[in-house]
Formats: sequence, structure tokens, C-alpha cells
Amino acid sequence: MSLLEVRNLRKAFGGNIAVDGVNFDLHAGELLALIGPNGAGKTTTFNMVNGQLRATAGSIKLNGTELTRLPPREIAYLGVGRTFQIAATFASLTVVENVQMALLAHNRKVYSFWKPAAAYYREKAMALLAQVGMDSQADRASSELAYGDVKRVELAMGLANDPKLLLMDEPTAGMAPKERNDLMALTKKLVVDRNMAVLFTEHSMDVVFAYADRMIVLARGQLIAEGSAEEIRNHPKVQEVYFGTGKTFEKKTAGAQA
Ligand SMILES: Nc1ncnc2c1ncn2[C@@H]1O[C@H](COP(=O)(O)OP(=O)(O)OP(=O)(O)O)[C@@H](O)[C@H]1O
Repeated sequence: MSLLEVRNLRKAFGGNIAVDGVNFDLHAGELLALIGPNGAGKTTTFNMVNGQLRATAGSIKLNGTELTRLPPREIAYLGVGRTFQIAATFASLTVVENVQMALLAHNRKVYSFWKPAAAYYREKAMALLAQVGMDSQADRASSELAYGDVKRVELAMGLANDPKLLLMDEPTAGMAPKERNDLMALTKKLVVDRNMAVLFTEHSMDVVFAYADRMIVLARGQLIAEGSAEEIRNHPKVQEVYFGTGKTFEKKTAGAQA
């Protein structure tokens, strides 16, 4: 059985059908990219998987449990995580405190005014930071971190609920090529080490082709292709929808920059 089974998933916003009968599977230990041009329905699909949006029709099962009528909290509890965007919210906290806050949220603890955040889950938070290579920077202010390091901390926070499936919405947006590759190599390692699944959206085709085990392509709400980098690159429908968008599918020449 697949970890995640999406069947005939549909979302209409009034007359606008954002997701139109989408089917796909995702297995433990797999890094699956969800790609497609702007407005294809990627974010809407994501938001239905984690319960932020209610599907108009169709089914989403995690290990056989139907998610479509569950609230986001229950879905998180069942093992669907999502990377946080900490930049705006928790810049005033230290690195480790950010992860502690994510652990607090997951464990439904009520934060007490009289007990500083530093008192909760420090050890567990340090263990998560070690997994993303950020334990040596645990007590720094998050606001001082380089962007690539912020993304690592976000990844550690996403692991706070020990997810079976982690959703990552454009994880490498705004990053330089080297940082991008480091973050995706780390993500891939976590997928293997933890035997979890990752579903990620991404606009950088280089990242997708280099790291995804498999990819699915949406266009105007419909799934138009599914397969390996090679299959997607050569898929006529994919080439058609990307034609003119500036995203190319040529094979990389030897020595080309990722
Ligand atoms: N809350 C909403 N209300 C109405 N229409 C929406 C809403 N959210 C998304 N849509 C529409 O649904 C379609 C799919 O949008 P979605 O954001 O899922 O695409 P996307 O593939 O994530 O695009 P992008 O790559 O630009 O983020 C678009 O036509 C969009 O305008």
C-alpha cells in the first residue's frame, strides 16, 4: 500500500476549477516533486493534503486513513508535516527556541508565561538540529542566520511532529545554487534515513531533475505527466506547457552549473 493515495481530487473556487481529478501515489522513502506552471494547482493540492483547504471531491488517504474531512491538527497528528516559514514569525527567538516552539505546538502544550520556552524540549530540539547540521548554532538569534541556515532550521521544525510525509512548498526559493543543492541533498538524506516521504513544489527545474525520485506535472488543474527526470524532460505535453515560460528542459552539458 502507498503511504499517500490521492484519488480524483478536485477543488473548485466558484466556477474556477483549480484541481481537476488528480490521482497520484507517494511511497515511504520517496522524494516526489509536484511541478507545473503558475496557477497549475500545486499550492491548492498541497493545502488539501494538509487540511488547510477542504476538497470539493475525491479522496486523500495516508496509510489507508481518509484525510479529506479531518482538520489540519488531526492530519498533522497522523504524520503529515509541513516546513514552516520562520522568517517573519520567530526571528526574535534563538535557533533552538524556534524548534522548541514547533515541538510545543505539536505536543499541544500550553505555553506558560512563568516558564521560559528554554525549559521545554531542549534536548529533543537539539537532536533535530543535529540532524540538519545546525546544533552548533543553536543559541544564536535566528535573525542573524544566513538564509540557507534559516531553511535548515525550518526543516528541523518541520520534523517536530516526526512526519511520515513532509510537505515542502518551494523549499529553495530565493537561494543561491550552492545553498539550494546543499538543502536538497540534506532533504534527500533525511528521506532515506527516516524512511519518510517528501512532497515538494519547486520552480527550479535543476533542483527537481537533480533530486526528485519522481515527479508529477500539473497544468490547469490536471495531472498531465508523471515519471522520472528523463521521462518528464522528453514528455511532449510537458514541453508544450512550459514552452515560452523561460524554463528549459535541455540536457545539461558536461560541466554546466546546477
Ligand atoms: N482561495 C482562492 N480563491 C479563488 N481562487 C483561488 C484560490 N486559491 C487559488 N485559486 C486559483 O486556483 C488556481 C490554482 O492556484 P494555485 O495557487 O494552486 O496554483 P500554483 O500551481 O500553486 O501556482 P504558483 O506556482 O503560481 O504558486 C489559480 O487559478 C488560482 O487563481
